[in-house]
Amino acid sequence: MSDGEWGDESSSSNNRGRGRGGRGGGRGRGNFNRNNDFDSSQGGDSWGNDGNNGGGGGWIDRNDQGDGLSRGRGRGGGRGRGGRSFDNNADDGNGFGGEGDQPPVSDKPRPTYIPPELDDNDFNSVEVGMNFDKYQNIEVKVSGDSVPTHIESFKNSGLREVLIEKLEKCKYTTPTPIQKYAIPVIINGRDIMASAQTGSGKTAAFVLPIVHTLLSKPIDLVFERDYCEPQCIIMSPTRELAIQIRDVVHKLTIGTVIKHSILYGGTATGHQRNQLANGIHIIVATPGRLNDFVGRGIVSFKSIRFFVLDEADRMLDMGFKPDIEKILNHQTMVDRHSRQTLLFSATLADDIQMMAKCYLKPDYVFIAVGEIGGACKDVKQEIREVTKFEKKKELIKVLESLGDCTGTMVFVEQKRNADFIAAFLSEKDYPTTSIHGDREQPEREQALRDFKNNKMKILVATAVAARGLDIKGVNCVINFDLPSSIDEYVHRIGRTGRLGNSGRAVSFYDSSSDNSLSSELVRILKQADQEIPSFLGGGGHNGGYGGGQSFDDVRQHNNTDNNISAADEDAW
Ligand SMILES: Nc1ncnc2c1ncn2[C@@H]1O[C@H](COP(=O)(O)OP(=O)(O)OP(=O)(O)O)[C@@H](O)[C@H]1O
Repeated sequence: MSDGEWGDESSSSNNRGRGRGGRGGGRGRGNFNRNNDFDSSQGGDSWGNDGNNGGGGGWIDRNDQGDGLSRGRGRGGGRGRGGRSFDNNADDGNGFGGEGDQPPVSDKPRPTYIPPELDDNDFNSVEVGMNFDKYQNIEVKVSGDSVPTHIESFKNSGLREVLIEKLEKCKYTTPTPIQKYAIPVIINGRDIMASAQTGSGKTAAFVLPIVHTLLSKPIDLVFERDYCEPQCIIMSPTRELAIQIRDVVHKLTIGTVIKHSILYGGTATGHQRNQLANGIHIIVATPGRLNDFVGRGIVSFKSIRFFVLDEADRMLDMGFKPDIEKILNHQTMVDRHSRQTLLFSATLADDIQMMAKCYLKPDYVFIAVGEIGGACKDVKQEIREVTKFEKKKELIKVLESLGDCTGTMVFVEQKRNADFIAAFLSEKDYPTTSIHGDREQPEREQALRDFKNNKMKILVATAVAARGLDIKGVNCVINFDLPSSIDEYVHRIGRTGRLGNSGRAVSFYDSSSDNSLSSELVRILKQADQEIPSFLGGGGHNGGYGGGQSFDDVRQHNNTDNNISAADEDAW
């Protein structure tokens, strides 16, 4: 097959490949060792976590098909094309294997995992709960010049008919507040910084108007063999959230000309690369894997029309910031005036807003649904004072009190503790699985599937599952360990009580280690009208916003320190 044929594969009138002769020259990076699993504050995607950690979960999923799935389908051997020796299996640790002349620098096997095919008929998601109607009463603050008017219904939203049909299939009858405000803003070409509570439909709030725009104002796709110019990039801090966002994109684009793909670590790069071969409009990605594809010259940002940071505050914290800067400062990235930049999260502290605004056009629209960084009021929060020695006993007590513990997430801080607690619960005959960064990617995905379909009633997780995951039927979140940041607490407990459903969160507070969180916990409990235990010493707390939290758009603050010079801004 010639290069030109590769480029011409598209049959869509919209998708015109520009076949080009082979690009010679190797840009193999032989020494690209990345560490990480999204499990802590470290940023980056993982090229190197597979292969040596299997022991972590063997006891948990005795019937786990994860390994079988992945190893059985691994594709061996390289496929030399156009003078480049791409190894389909080449992945973590060694980058792509380059031209085959670079010896491996790691003993770790490269991931061969090819994720399962997408199911076109899976429109199953969290159903609207009885408190959904109360969403309409949540205060929404919008700032920015000439903000487009919000919509009241999907029917009158101006979204294309094909999308309205998809929404019906998804059983989305009424837009959530963030959707009412964000959809017209994005359709009208504006940038957005938006905060809305966990489980309130932020994903569709950006995916719908993006797909609408790509369909309404089509621009030819640019691609060729091993080269792709996506028109939209959606960034996620974790692989599982990336998969979930891709699933939403898939649901809303089935049968249209819009093509999407996903790039995330722990999977075979060859498979992902092949998916880009016919041109792609939307790439959902974790930062490390995207940067590696960009570094290889496979993905370029010349045609970017939308750049989205989901969980924007997480993407801009110390862990991921360098990766995001690398993307936004990349030589091929269009300037911010030539793209729409969309930032979403449930938590957007002032300092993050200050940093984030440099990425946006100065006239971006700021939307805050409810209190920024506030916990969802549909989650009944309980804080119990428990020493670390009593935690296991207390965990069993909580599970016993639940009766049926189906749909329980238990959060811990340490990866090894996740295995330890999952083993402990399994021994007590609670069907339990775990997800954390030391598990191989197929195991992680299998663990989530087992939890979603109730094969496993309990999921023990580290921070890797704290943000964004939308799992039907999560009834209770237990913080076996409290996280070190209050925003992380808000995200964790937001895995339950989604979309107007009631949820419950029980957190173990160990006064010897969790003191630093006490005043923030009091603030969050007060904001959500929850009972404040006396050991938190919160009686006299005024509940005011501290810790970098804000009710407002930072542009409205009078503090001159907040003013970033035009020169600084242009640096982005
Ligand atoms: N208008 C709607 N009507 C009914 N269901 C909806 C609507 N919008 C979104 N949903 C569903 O609501 C659930 C939560 O949506 P989503 O995961 O986008 O929330 P989120 O605000 O991004 O949460 P988080 O802050 O935890 O990431 C999903 O199951 C989604 O399918």
